[in-house]
Amino acid sequence: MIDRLTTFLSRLPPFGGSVSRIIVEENQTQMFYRKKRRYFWLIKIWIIGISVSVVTSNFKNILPSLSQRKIIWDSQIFKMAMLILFLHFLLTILWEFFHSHYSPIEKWKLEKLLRGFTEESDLLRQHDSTFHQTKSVKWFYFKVKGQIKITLKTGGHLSYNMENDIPRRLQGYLIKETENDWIIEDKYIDSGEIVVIFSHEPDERIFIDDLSQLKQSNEINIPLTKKLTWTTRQPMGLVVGPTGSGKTSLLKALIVSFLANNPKNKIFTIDGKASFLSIAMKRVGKVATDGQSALELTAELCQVMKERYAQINADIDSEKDCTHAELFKQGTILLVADELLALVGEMQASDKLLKPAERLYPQFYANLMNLIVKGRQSSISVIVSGQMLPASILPTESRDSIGLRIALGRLSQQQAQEIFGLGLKDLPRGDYSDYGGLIWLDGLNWELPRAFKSIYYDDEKLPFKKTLSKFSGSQGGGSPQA
Ligand SMILES: Nc1ncnc2c1ncn2[C@@H]1O[C@H](COP(=O)(O)OP(=O)(O)OP(=O)(O)O)[C@@H](O)[C@H]1O
Repeated sequence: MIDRLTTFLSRLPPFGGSVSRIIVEENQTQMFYRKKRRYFWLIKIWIIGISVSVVTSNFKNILPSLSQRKIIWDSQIFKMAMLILFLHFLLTILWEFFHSHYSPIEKWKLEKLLRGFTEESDLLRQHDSTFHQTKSVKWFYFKVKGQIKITLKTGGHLSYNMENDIPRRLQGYLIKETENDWIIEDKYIDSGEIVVIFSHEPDERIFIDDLSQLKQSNEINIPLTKKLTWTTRQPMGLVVGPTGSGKTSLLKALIVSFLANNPKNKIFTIDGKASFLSIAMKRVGKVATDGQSALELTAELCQVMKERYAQINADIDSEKDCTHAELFKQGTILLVADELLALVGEMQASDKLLKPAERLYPQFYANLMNLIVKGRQSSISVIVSGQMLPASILPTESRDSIGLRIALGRLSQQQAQEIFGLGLKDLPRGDYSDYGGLIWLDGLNWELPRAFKSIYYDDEKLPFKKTLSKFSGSQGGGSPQA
């Protein structure tokens, strides 16, 4: 009884982030029958109550009515009762409307929807073959900052497959019943508890056309879409896509955003094709376009990484597990390695003429892996980009350290496996038109990569080279410091 009362009260506040609860233990027909009986009893009580009140209040009018041979009666109580009946009727209609599928109050609407879903997907009877019947399920839901978190406590009776399928089914049901967008932002299943976080707003691409809009931040903090942000949680990145898919434009957007983040941030570039990027990037930092200079650049960064680690670990008693940027506020260093395949091809060809100890590629490879695997705490990030990145260039072990992975354009089976470690048929459908693709961000509890629309970089309003020159004027470029 107390449980029922508290769950009822939890659903009363129409707004705010308080958690509402529903216990579903009967189906809609049973509920309808119970409601009908309740209304029937209420009407019965009302009729008896009003009759008794009218008769008692008019008792004194019986004799005058008889003597004057006309009905004299006091209609005050009757009018009052009709008014109460009317108000009750109005409130009932409003209550039903605000708890229906058409309700403008989402929290109230959800009550009906979740009950409907429980019944439509037969949750009260779907069960593991060893159990005969699930007696009840509990729903918890709350809405905060445009997101709706819905938790289903199944009581552990649902089969494993059914539990896994609930988020998809619930999404389908909500879309069917409300005709709104219901986007699954996150979901997880944990010991008899299924949590799905929905929003109604599809993610949207962002535009970069004005430096003043860009974020400032001590560590990496770069919006990728309206909802997704590249942060220090995923310091290493991978951008892959065929010619014309928009890799360079995305790199431009990331580079400009990175420089805008913090005037102390520094960028170093390796461009295997010595293309536009290498020429532009000379304005803000060192650029390598051949094997020897790429090796020197990575060696220099490995040295900086070593020095930064020495600084971080100088206080041996410190309990803090912070990044260099957090501790020393000297900014982040970003290494952009574009078209690695071309560079590695060239290095391997010239290596054939050298003695094993002098070969460039093994040393370059060791440096790059070192930076990718150990760079995070020393606030050194790496973004690798190219049309293809076979395992010979970027081995599978290092890919596990790459928390930001973006594939632009349509993927082949092999690329799907290389970039996301999944088969093509297991990936969600991306919208590949208009510089779109798929994205994976580590540390966000995602089960699968998501559809992604690349940042739109407006070259006319923000010419890349000119913009870099502005940054170099304010920062000075130059060598990285520990
Ligand atoms: N995110 C974007 N914002 C604005 N324009 C874009 C974007 N992506 C692609 N474009 C347009 O498409 C053209 C090709 O894109 P881009 O050069 O970035 O592709 P790419 O994948 O780097 O190609 P390649 O491998 O041949 O260098 C650009 O010149 C630009 O006009």
